[in-house]
This record gives sequence, C-alpha cells and structure tokens, in this order.
Amino acid sequence: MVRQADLVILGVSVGLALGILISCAIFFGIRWYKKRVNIGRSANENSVTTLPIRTNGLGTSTDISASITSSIAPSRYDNVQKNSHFSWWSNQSKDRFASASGILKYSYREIQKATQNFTTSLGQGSFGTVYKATMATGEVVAVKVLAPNSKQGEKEFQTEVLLLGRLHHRNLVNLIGYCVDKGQRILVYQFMSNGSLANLLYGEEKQLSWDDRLQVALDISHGIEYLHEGAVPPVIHRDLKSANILLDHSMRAKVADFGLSKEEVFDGRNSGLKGTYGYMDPAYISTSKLTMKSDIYSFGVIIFELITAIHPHQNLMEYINLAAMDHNGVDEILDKQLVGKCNLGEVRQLAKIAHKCLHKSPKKRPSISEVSQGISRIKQRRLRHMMEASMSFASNNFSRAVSRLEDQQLELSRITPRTTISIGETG
Ligand SMILES: Nc1ncnc2c1ncn2[C@@H]1O[C@H](COP(=O)(O)OP(=O)(O)OP(=O)(O)O)[C@@H](O)[C@H]1O
Repeated sequence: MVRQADLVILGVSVGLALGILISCAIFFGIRWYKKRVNIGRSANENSVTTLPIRTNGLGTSTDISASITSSIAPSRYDNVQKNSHFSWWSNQSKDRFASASGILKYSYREIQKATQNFTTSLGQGSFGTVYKATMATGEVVAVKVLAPNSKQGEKEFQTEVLLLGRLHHRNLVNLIGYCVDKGQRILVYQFMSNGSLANLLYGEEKQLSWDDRLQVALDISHGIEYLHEGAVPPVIHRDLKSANILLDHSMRAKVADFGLSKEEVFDGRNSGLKGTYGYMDPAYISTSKLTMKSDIYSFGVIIFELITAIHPHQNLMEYINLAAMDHNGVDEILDKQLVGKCNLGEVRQLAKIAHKCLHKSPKKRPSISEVSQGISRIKQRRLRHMMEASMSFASNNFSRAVSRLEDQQLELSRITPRTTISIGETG
C-alpha cells in the first residue's frame, strides 16, 4: 500500500514538473516570437530616408534634414546619399519633442480638451474633420483628425509628419505637432483664420480684391519655389489646388496638405495617379511620369481661378481655351467682382504667365522661379506706377501750391502800400 502511495506521489510530482516545464517553454517561445515580429516591424518603419534641406535664401528654413517618401523629384533623389536608418518613427512614443525640428507630440486627452471634445469643426476633408483648438499654452491651432476608415490614412499621415515636420517656409502651412494615441491619428497645424482660397473664391461672404489675388499668386509661387528649388532633394507637392491654399489673418497665402493627397481614380481605371481631377497635368495622366512641371500645371489652373473665380470642375479649361483664341480674351472671363476694380494690363500679364504654365508640353512650361519673377515684375511695375502717380500728384500739388503762394504774394503786394498809406494818413 505504502509503495503504491509513493508511486502515486512520484507520478504526480513528475507530471507537475513536466507541466511546469512545458508551460515555461510555451511562455518563452511566445515571448521570443513577439520580439522577432517587433524587430521586423521596426525595421520596416525605419526604412525611410533622411535627406538634407537646403536654405537658399528663399525662406526661413533652419532644419538640416527632411524625410521624404513619395514626393521627391526622382532624378535628384537618386543623387542624394541615403542615410541608413531613420529611427524617429519607431521611437516617437518616448519624447514629447518628436524630432530635431521640434514637432510636438500630444496626447489624445490634450487634443480632446483643446477642441472642447471635438465640437469646434472648421470643415471636412477626404481624410477626416478639421477642428479649431486652443492648446494649454493659449495657442490657437487647427487639428485634423484622420477618419479611422481612411484607406490611405496611415501612410499619408506618416508622410505629412515626416516631410512637413522638416520643411519650414513662411508660405507653407506649419505642422506644429501630432498625436498617435488611443488608436487615433491627429495632425496639429498653425491656424489659418481666413480658411482656404477655394472658400474665399467660391464662398458667398468674402471678397478678394485684385491686390489680394496678386499677392496670393506670389505667395503660392514662393511656397512652391521653396519645395522645387529650396529643398534638397526637391519636393513635388502633387496636389496643388485652391482648397489646399490657406490664408492667414493678414491674407497671406500658404501651401498646405502634403502627405494627404487624394488617390484619384481617373477614367474609371485605378491608375495609381495622385492628384485631383481638374488640376492634374494631362502629360502626367498620359505618361504617369511625375515631374515638377506637373505642379507648375496645377499652379497655372490656380492662377486662372484667381482671375476668373471659375472652378476647374465648372469647365474652367474650356473658358481658358476660348479666351486664348482672342487677343485680350481674358477680359471676357474676368471675375465679375473685379470688373472696373483692377488694372486690365496686370490681369493680362498674369494670364500670360498662367497660359505658359498650362503648356501641353511639360518642358515648355516655365520653372517656378521664372513664374515667381514674372509675378514679382507685375507687382514691381504696379509699385513703380503708384510711385510715379503719387510723385506727379505731389508735384502737381506742389506747383499748384507755389502758384497759389505767388498769387497771394501778388495780392499782398497790391494791398500793402495802400494799407501803409492809410496807416500813415491816420497817424
Ligand atoms: N490650418 C488650418 N487652419 C484653418 N482651417 C483649416 C486648416 N486646415 C484645414 N482647414 C479647413 O478645414 C477644411 C478641410 O480641410 P482639409 O485639408 O481636411 O480638406 P480639403 O483640403 O478641403 O479637401 P481634401 O482633403 O479632400 O483635399 C477646409 O475647409 C479648410 O478650410
């Protein structure tokens, strides 16, 4: 009996020991597997290249690196030496300052509080809703919350943070921070109180003067000039349109929406082309070859929007082509709000520049610096005319004042002897 009991105890002990051994093996096996999966994942995340940004005097860029994924101009990209790994994205949870360029990382609670629990909507885009928010510091910002069902969302979110976090120019909308928390993806931008150019052109309340429009065109061209000729490697925006141009409190324009460009299905085919119908370069559509000249084409469309206030989806191209058939035909398609309130010479000069941007052969389109110079010349000419006008006004006034003085002197000299006599007589 005793022997049998011993045997049972021995059996149970051995069974238990085996059970513990097997559990340990399973536990450590799972841990090892998870570790390997994580290493693989962060290796993928780290495969973004870090590239330098040049500050060629075009703007206020202070940073020396830019992480670029899909918007780099291909030819120059090849020449830039790639850094091996980019560890920011995988380490981003550790620091409040997410990168050398100082983009802030916010918690979901902070954003929730700043937007009063997401009740201050500014508008809706294809990637989610934009809210006005006041951060704890008192800074007013715009918060873009990515819709959870956004197909392209994650990739575009990363592009926006990695790219825009390192591009700094007064004519680009600044990315202040981001939030990756509680399964949410949120971008925090500087607040642009006058909204989008599209709203200003096609909305009912606001009006844009010719002066404002000329300045907006120049601001946009400076923003693109920084992307094409200031950044190394150059950056192609791919989705320039009036909805992606935002205006601040003093009506200065900035280019927005870098990574969140919309995947458009063109002609019913999923061609993989990026951009927005009506703004897309026909040469890019037919060849799928993306160059900086595709941005130039889209900018040409925006310039014609500024002149005509006709949206590309409202047959703008047909109006432009009709106007091109006539000398000064652009006068016929000028925005009615501008009639009698602008210099037609300037309108025609700007239209001429826009026509060149829309040339069907990309090679024949001007570079962005040529466009900037062209628009600057219009503004300089206007300044010169204004100076000349005010000088001639001043000199007219001066000569009128001088002749009035002479008249008064003559009058006085006529009166003075008589007065003297009369004084003498009374004395
Ligand atoms: N930084 C900002 N400051 C103020 N308002 C903004 C800001 N960013 C976006 N908005 C407003 O939020 C709205 C939606 O913007 P969003 O960029 O999401 O979409 P969109 O560019 O209009 O369209 P899509 O994303 O489809 O290209 C716009 O009406 C815009 O005026």
